[in-house]
Amino acid sequence: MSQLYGGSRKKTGQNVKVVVRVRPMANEESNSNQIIVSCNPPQEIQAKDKKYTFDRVFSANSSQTDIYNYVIKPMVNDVLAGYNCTVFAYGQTGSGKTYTMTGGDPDAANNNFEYLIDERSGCIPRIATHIFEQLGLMNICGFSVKVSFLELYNEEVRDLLNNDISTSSLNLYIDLKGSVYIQHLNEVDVFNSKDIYELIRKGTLKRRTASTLLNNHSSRSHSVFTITVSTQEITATGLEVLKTGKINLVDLAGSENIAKSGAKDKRVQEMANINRSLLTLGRVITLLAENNKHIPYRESKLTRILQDSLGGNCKTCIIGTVCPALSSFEETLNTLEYASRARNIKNNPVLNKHEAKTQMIQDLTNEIEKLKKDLEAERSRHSGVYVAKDNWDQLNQELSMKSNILSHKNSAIANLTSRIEELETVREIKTKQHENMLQIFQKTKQRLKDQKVSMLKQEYALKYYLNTLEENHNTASDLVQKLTNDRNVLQNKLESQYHNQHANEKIIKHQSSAIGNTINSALMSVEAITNMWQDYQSDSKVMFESAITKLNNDTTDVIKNWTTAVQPKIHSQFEDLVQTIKSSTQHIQNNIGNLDQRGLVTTDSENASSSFEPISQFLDDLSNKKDLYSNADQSLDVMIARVQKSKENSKEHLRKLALCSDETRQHIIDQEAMLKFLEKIKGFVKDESKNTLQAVRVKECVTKVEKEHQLTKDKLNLISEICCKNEEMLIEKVYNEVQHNIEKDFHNYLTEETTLIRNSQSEALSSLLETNRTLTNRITANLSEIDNHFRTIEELRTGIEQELIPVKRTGDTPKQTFVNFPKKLTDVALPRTLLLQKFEEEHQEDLQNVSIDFSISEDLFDDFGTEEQSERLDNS
Ligand SMILES: Nc1ncnc2c1ncn2[C@@H]1O[C@H](COP(=O)(O)OP(=O)(O)OP(=O)(O)O)[C@@H](O)[C@H]1O
Repeated sequence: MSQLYGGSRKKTGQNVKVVVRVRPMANEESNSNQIIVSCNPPQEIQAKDKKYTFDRVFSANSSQTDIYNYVIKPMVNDVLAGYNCTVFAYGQTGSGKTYTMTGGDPDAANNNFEYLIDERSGCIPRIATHIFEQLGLMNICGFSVKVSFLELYNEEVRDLLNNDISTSSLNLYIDLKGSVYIQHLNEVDVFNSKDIYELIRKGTLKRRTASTLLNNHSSRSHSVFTITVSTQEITATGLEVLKTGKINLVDLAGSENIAKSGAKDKRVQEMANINRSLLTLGRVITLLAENNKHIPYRESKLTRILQDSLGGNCKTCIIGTVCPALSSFEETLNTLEYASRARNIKNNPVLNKHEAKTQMIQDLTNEIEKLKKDLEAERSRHSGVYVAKDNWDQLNQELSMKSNILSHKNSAIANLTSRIEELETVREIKTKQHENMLQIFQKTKQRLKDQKVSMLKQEYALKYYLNTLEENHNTASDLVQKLTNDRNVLQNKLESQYHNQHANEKIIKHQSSAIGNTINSALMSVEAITNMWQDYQSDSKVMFESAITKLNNDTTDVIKNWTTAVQPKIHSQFEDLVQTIKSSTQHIQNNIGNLDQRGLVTTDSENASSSFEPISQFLDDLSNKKDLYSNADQSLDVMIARVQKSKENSKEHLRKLALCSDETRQHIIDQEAMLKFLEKIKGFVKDESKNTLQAVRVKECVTKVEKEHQLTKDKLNLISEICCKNEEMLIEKVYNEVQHNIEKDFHNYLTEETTLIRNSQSEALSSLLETNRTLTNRITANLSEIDNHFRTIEELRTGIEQELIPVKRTGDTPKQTFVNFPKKLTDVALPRTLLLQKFEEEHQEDLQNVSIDFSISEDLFDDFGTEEQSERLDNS
């Protein structure tokens, strides 16, 4: 039953990574040996019946790439991050340690072995390639890569990169931080992977080898190949960060026992030393695994060199190499035991990261100053300090080394100070230029701000106009689409019409000559009628002119006749009438005078009588001035006015006469009463003196009175009658009569004359009518002829219409639509000035807050480092 060694990890921190690699059987082994090691990947390995578990096991079939990818590749990132890492190969001679670490053939250093392309390349050349690849990808300001290569042979440290072969052993020291420091060890700056390959070759050549019985090319020394990588980067906050990481690639000497190796004399000493360091290493590992407080690092130089890597601040990996052959079983078992114990070692990796170079220098300077002061204090306190000679030498060595470092640092500081001064001068120049730049920058910024405002306005206007344009464009597109459709419809229609029209034109052309003839004859008829009308018009003119002339003559005769014959006749009639009125008035006057003589009229009667005087006067005047009224019209008007006046006067007289009449009536009443009295007397007389003379006289007297009374009565009645019919009888009657007579005369006269004129006119009209009738007959005849022509034309037209091809309806003609499409942009859009004004009003606050956001790169300032450039800047 196999036994399981190794076990689980218990402690905190980071465990040392342990892997085991089995090499293939060598030719000489395969004949007589049997394989006793088998792998159960990924973690188990079995040597005969013993099983071990590691972080990873690699069988004989595993490639160099497999080892590299698992063990080394992750460490490259750690190194670049600032960690110290160590990989060491441990195993018996010939188990493949050098093959794993360096790779290829042991003769590689002498031939053209190419690390870059050969699959046999080991971890060291591969890591060299990988580190430079990664550095190329990193975002860093700068880096440096240094390589050192040493061997530990017979407890002596030798520099494999030192050209002097006779160089004595290098001393080991521990620096202030407690790390091992190897005096005078070359650290060569390398700049690419090929530089490292070159150093591998160089170191390998120098490495001492001695043949043993077990391995012709067996290396009898331990070798340590160290790559140190420093990177410098600026963090996002502008801090300068320095990181330094290194990787130690350790190829240990073979771990076989002396007896088995067959070493003699000097070789025995070699083996003893080799084994002492390996034994110490074993003990250190065991004690570390057991978490012992005292670890004997100082017992061998190997453990002193690897102190950091074992339980220190490194990330460590151990590759145990084993032979699979039965003959190596014991060594294989030892290696596996050794490796298994190492799995329990815990390290505490520390990041080597410094924030600034200057800070580092300052720290070191402070530390030195402190130490100096401590030393002086110690010296002044005691007369002397007892120190063991070895320690004293070592202290002196360390002191001189530190002095050297200090002097180096001081010279570096001096250099830096002068450099700072130079830089200060440059900085001052640049500050001035920077100030100038800032002024220009401020002006430029202001200009840019103005430009930006202007641009914002332009952008606004542009957007606005673009929108307007787009709207117009859309409207136009719709219109174009609509118009295209309409145009197609109309075009179809037009084409159809064109065809029909073409056919119809043929028909019309054919018929047009017949219609032309007919129209010509109709036109001739119309011409004849026109001529006839012209003749008729000239004839009629002559006739009417002669008729009018005759009428004028006749009228002149009538007027002449009126003035000479009729008017005097009317005047005489009028005179008669006036005379009648006058005599009538006289008669009334006489009657009134009679009444007055008999005392029947009061004094008012006189007034009444005299009131007739104006009438008489007037009538006299009228009679006297009758010649003055030769002009009938005027005379009549004047006369009417005077008669009106007279009428008014008569009215007044009549009113007065009416007053007289009342008194006269009273007088009549009195006479009636007297008459009745007389009747009574008459009766009395009749009775008493019928036959007497007195009675006869009285009777005669009564009769006379009665007659007198009757006469008065009649006259009064006449007066009364005259008074009653005053208006009509006295004025209007007279006037109306005169007027009536005049009108009557004039009417008669006109009737006669008109009859004469009418007779003469009717003759002329009859002749005109006759001519007219003749003409009408002829015109009627012509019209009927024209009518016939038109009928013919109509018939022809109907014929054409029937023959004509009707225009077919080919769809609705598109309706006319009015689209308010602007011809110019300015018709629909705001003027630019108004638009910008609007924008300023709306975005007043935004425009005030316009900011220019840009920064000037420092490169620009670098460009203006010289005066010439500064001038260029000023000019610009
Ligand atoms: N994995 C491997 N594949 C092929 N060949 C190998 C492998 N490991 C070792 N060898 C070969 O075995 C031989 C011995 O290997 P190597 O010299 O590397 O052993 P070593 O452990 O370094 O010995 P020493 O302790 O004496 O230096 C070499 O010829 C080497 O090429």
